Amino acid sequence: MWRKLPSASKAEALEGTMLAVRKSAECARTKLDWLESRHTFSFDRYRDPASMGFSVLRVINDDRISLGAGFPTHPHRNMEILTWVLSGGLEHRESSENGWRIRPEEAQRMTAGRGGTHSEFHPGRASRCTCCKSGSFSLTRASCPTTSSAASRKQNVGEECA
Ligand SMILES: O=C(Oc1cc(O)cc(O)c1C(=O)O)c1ccc(O)c(O)c1
Repeated sequence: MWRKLPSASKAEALEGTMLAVRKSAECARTKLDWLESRHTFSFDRYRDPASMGFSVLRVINDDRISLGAGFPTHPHRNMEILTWVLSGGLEHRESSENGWRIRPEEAQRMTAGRGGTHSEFHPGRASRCTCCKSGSFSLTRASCPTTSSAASRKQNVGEECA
């Protein structure tokens, strides 16, 4: 489904908008046997027409994922997705057959572009994975899907998820 993208002038018009702090514990919650998630904006079964995002930003979720569990393969298009793993780890696999682990204190940026699928699972051996997820509408449409990641700490080669 195509959605109308906010134009640059609309984004500029948001300058001076009042920002509200929404702490995770105060946000809507999804509790499943494998997932506990807090949603800043409407997500999945949580629907609040007054909270559908901010400018191009559509998703901010705070996820806690059980060992061996995760999000099965699903599609995205024209979205920019950021995953910031705080503890545990996530195994990210794409339709292009690329796949890698996002380790604690590592962030991943995915441009879904003209479309693709991905899955994300917590393969760790210790406790749950905690991560912060954000999704925003791309300002350019149908670009090439690309993914990259950045670590905020030095990592050892071959280091495993906790
Ligand atoms: O990023 C989006 O959804 C997700 C939210 C999560 O808490 C965990 C995830 O693994 C995902 C995901 O991988 O998709 C997202 C982004 C944009 C959009 O329109 C969505 O419906 C979901």
